[in-house]
Amino acid sequence: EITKEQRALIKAILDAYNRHQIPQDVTKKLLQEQYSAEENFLLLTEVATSQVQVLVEFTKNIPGFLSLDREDQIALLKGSAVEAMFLRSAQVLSKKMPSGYTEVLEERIRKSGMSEEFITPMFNFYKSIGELHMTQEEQALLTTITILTPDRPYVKSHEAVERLQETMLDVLRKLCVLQHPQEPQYFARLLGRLTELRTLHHYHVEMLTSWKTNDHKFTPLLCEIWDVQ
Ligand SMILES: CC(C)c1onc(-c2c(Cl)cccc2Cl)c1COc1ccc(-c2ccc3c(C(=O)O)csc3c2)cc1
Repeated sequence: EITKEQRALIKAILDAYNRHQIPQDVTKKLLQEQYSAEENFLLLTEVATSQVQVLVEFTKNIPGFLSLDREDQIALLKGSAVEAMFLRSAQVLSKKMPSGYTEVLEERIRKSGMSEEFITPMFNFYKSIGELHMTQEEQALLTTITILTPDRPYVKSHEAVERLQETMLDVLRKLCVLQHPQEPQYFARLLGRLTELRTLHHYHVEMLTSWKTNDHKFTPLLCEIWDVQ
């Protein structure tokens, strides 16, 4: 059964997840500006930069995160940013929320100068997330579990991060049993998405390189978090 502490944990994470969103004045540009590969890339860069700032604020609200070693906190954020952004953009693209951004975001990503070899796996992932019909709690917890992945580069206190991640995995497992009683494999399917995220993360490194070779500029925050330039 889900304990009282675990209920409090779910509430804290869901509140933080919903409280921290990209400001409307940033996302609504996706609806207004004209379509060209350059414009699409610029808009996506702006949205990604804003999303990283939102992600940092969300992460600071994960119970236990701020008691981790400071350098480990940075290592976890750098290591998980791309995966967390895949999850967040998946929520928009999998028609989860009547956000009105689905079509324009898909169009701008498809036409942002990235090569076809990344588009296919990326939209396969978006489709597979859409088919899961995740609840808000599951979205927030899966993002938290991705952030608390102990084997990111340069993480020193592996055990401390693992303990935190296990706490979240335990809650998610119980939540899946409760919210998807007719799908005993649902929790396993969610974890399978995390494996898919790792693959996309590797693709993403190559995406950045190909954008770089075509002289695309990123913001200082993205350069820092993705070790670009
Ligand atoms: C630098 C840039 C070119 C880039 O490089 N790799 C990726 C990138 C791509 Cl192309 C796909 C997946 C992950 C990454 Cl990092 C990106 C763009 O990253 C994005 C990050 C976040 C959103 C995103 C989030 C929330 C929302 C919401 C909402 O919450 O209401 C409404 S609209 C929207 C849009 C889109 C794109």
